[in-house]
Amino acid sequence: MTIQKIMVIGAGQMGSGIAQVCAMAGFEVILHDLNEEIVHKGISSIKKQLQKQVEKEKLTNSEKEEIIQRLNVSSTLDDVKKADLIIEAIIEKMEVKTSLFEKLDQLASEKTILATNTSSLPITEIAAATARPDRVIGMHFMNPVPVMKLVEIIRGLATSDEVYEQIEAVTRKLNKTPVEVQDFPGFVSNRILMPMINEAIFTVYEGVAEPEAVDEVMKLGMNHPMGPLTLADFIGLDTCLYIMETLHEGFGDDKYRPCPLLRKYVKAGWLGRKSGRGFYQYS
Ligand SMILES: CC(=O)CC(=O)SCCNC(=O)CCNC(=O)[C@H](O)C(C)(C)COP(=O)(O)OP(=O)(O)OC[C@H]1O[C@@H](n2cnc3c(N)ncnc32)[C@H](O)[C@@H]1OP(=O)(O)O
Ligand SMILES: NC(=O)C1=CN([C@@H]2O[C@H](COP(=O)(O)OP(=O)(O)OC[C@H]3O[C@@H](n4cnc5c(N)ncnc54)[C@H](OP(=O)(O)O)[C@@H]3O)[C@@H](O)[C@H]2O)C=CC1
Repeated sequence: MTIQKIMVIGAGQMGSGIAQVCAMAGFEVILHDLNEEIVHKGISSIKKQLQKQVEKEKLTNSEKEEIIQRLNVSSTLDDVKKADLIIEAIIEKMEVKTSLFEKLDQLASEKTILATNTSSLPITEIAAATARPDRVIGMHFMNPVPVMKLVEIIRGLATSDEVYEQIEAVTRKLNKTPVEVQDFPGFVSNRILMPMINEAIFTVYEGVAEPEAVDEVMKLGMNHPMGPLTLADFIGLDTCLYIMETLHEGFGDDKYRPCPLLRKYVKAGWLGRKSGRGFYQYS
């Protein structure tokens, strides 16, 4: 099967970025979210990104228009019938993902590959919600998607070699570098990154330093492009908390306990950049 049409489910920051790079690589794209308003917001942020590239002379105006032509909006899950590959990028909650995958399995053609952009949840468990675990795979993009080169590819226990190879080929077509990792909580990226972010939050919680100081130390001292608290706000504090909970539960080790301050911020609705407030204020 040749993959031509990709449906992206979830038009938040990751879903919009994934839809953008897929359309830029020549795929026909359908972008879906529960809420049509969010899809239109996603499309307008993609258009802004493309316009910036035109201004920087990295794209011509006509290339930009062709990319936009390849982007279609959807507010009905029935559209999965048209897709060869589905990339799910909704909230990082197992019960929400498995309920969606059950529906996708019923609606999509039997050849369609179901990929998830989960940042930490077990692929095998998501796959087990379907009757096609051999055609389910993890395709973990990094944020911001148009900029970051990595895609972690995670096989579930039953993922077929054919599906792995197709996803590796799509990743290369997107001009990204695939890295294969095994299905363990947080994979490689978030098993290493998120405990560092959580520890940075503990240093604020314990009064060791202000957020600005923690970020300066890691930027100037370790040459990180963003300090860990700026990065946490950028990723989304809800997503950071869900990832820490997955690590904590998955390994049963208290070294992964989420910092109480992280929980408090999420309960307050301080989700970082996307809600306007996190460790810093935006607007
Ligand atoms: C949680 C998970 O499951 C996994 C994850 O994704 S963890 C998060 C991984 N990501 C990171 O660690 C990002 C760390 N930060 C960085 O690498 C950099 O700060 C950054 C790339 C985001 C911005 O880089 P910068 O040099 O500070 O800023 P800037 O010069 O404005 O941007 C560099 C380029 O990125 C582009 N860019 C920046 N932010 C962007 C965004 N949100 N969307 C698209 N493009 C963006 C800019 O347009 C610019 O492009 P050109 O080179 O074409 O001009
Ligand atoms: N943020 C990051 O840096 C990274 C995140 N990821 C992963 O990507 C996924 C999405 O994260 P991100 O884009 O940051 O999150 P966002 O909160 O920005 O976007 C999630 C979107 O999914 C929508 N949504 C929720 N449930 C459903 C559903 N059942 N059907 C359709 N759409 C739904 C949400 O709508 P509403 O707001 O109305 O609920 C929202 O628009 C998560 O699994 C996350 O772990 C992976 C790599 C990096």
